[in-house]
Amino acid sequence: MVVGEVNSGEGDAEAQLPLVPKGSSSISMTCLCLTHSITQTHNHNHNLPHATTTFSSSLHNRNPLFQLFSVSNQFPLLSRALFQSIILRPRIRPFSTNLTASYSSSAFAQIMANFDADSVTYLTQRDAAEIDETLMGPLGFSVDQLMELDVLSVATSISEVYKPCEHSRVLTICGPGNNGGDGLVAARHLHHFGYKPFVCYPKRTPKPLYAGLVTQLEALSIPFLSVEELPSDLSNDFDVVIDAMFGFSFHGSPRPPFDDLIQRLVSLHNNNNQIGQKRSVIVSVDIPSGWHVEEGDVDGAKKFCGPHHFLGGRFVPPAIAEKYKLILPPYPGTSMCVRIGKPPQIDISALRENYISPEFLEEQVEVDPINQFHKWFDDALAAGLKEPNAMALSTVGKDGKPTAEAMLFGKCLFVFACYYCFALVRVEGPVQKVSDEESEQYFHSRPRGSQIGAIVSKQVYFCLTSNQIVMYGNDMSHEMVNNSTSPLDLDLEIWYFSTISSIAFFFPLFLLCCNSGS
Ligand SMILES: NC(=O)C1=CN([C@@H]2O[C@H](COP(=O)(O)OP(=O)(O)OC[C@H]3O[C@@H](n4cnc5c(N)ncnc54)[C@H](OP(=O)(O)O)[C@@H]3O)[C@@H](O)[C@H]2O)[C@@H](O)CC1
Repeated sequence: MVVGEVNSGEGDAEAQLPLVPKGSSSISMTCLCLTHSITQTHNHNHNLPHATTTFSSSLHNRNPLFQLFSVSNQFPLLSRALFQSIILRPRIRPFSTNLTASYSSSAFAQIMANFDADSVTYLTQRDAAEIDETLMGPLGFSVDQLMELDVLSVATSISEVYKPCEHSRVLTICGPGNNGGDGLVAARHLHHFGYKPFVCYPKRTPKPLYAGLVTQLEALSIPFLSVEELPSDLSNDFDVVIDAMFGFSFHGSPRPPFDDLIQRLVSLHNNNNQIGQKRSVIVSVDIPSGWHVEEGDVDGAKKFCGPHHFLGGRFVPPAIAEKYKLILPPYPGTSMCVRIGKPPQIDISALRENYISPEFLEEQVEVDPINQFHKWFDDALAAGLKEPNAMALSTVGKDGKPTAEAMLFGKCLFVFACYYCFALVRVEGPVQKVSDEESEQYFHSRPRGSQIGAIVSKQVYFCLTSNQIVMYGNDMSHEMVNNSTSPLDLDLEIWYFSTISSIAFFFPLFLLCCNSGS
């Protein structure tokens, strides 16, 4: 199972493919994953620069299907002949941060180090079909079982990348075959993960497996929408569109109503490329619908690059791995799938959280600050915050240098333990102000609310009341309407480390308890 994001291919003859290795020294993927459950998410702004291959296609951006995936191509089942020369500079990373103790990072590093980037070969469609037969024959698997296993990986990888709080509305477009069945299962899992799925399933299959999947969704009150009920611009109504129309059995040109549906995905992609337009992501299960499984988008350029690409198939039995000489990836912890390639680079300056909190007025403040603390702590617990007992302990040494450590507190704030399990990095060194231009640039890159917030929060030190703060904020927003405010006029400063005199990485493993005052 793979989730991949794709990026602009610009019609060149290059493909970037994290794929199935064969042989003694290559990247570890399973053919099974490729055959059954490659999921690809499209977010056209990102690159996956570490997985490249040459693909002997001189074809260019001619066909509408390519428009949909003009940003990439991805091939779950690759003919060895076509993809002999794949160069993978793989960095398979665990997609989950939930590394358990049972997972050895040194073993992972060892496996990664063993990759020979230049000699990756791949399974043929025939190999993959053979594996299917073995799984569902002598090895005793059933289609619905494989579907459940694969699609759990699809759903978990979607939820890893696109959190339900920001991408709740999910449209699953299901085709008539097993790929469509994957879509039905995905909708069910995503419902349980907190998403609001909608399903478009225009060509229903009467087989009991599919009828059962539909009944399960109906029992969860998941709406089924006809093609006619879908808006022409899907981006207004859906944050994620799961393309589960066709997988490896697609052939020829898409027939109605799927031709129209594929065109809507094309439009969605084109909208996504327009600046200022709301973006919806497309997630393809196995392959983008309309692609031939070995040839890809037959009239399109061959390029895959994107940061979200996951591989599933953790259930592959050793007999299969041995027979096909698969080097399976080190799956982290209990994860059913693993990220292939490097995650997207994040523009740190664009990270922002909209801090909307309940009102906090003077008259509501507890007289005893400890009680106030407990009240907030209870709220944090009730809100399900992760490790609300995390704290920073700052101390100043005899040399006057301050330090801060991340810790957990125990029964009360004054009993704390230094066994906080996340790494902590401490940087020391002289600081300097950034240039006026950089200051201006950064300040104006922030949303208006953040600009006002930065100015207002400076004033808080002068002990304004909450009403005064709000009024001040309003005044500021009027003042800043023409966007001419300069951070320099407001005495806001941005500093950077001119040199780093020391950098310390902490990974505390010991327990330290201190009592108040000691
Ligand atoms: N195999 C397994 O064990 C498992 C497979 N899994 C999943 O299943 C996927 C493969 O499933 P699949 O073989 O059912 O094929 P799939 O791609 O869904 O489409 C077949 C349907 O599409 C139709 N169709 C074809 N071309 C068309 C066109 N141009 N225009 C319109 N229709 C067209 C075709 O109709 P026909 O041409 O036969 O009339 C048929 O009805 C695989 O990629 C993976 O996602 C997992 O669930 C795990 C278990």
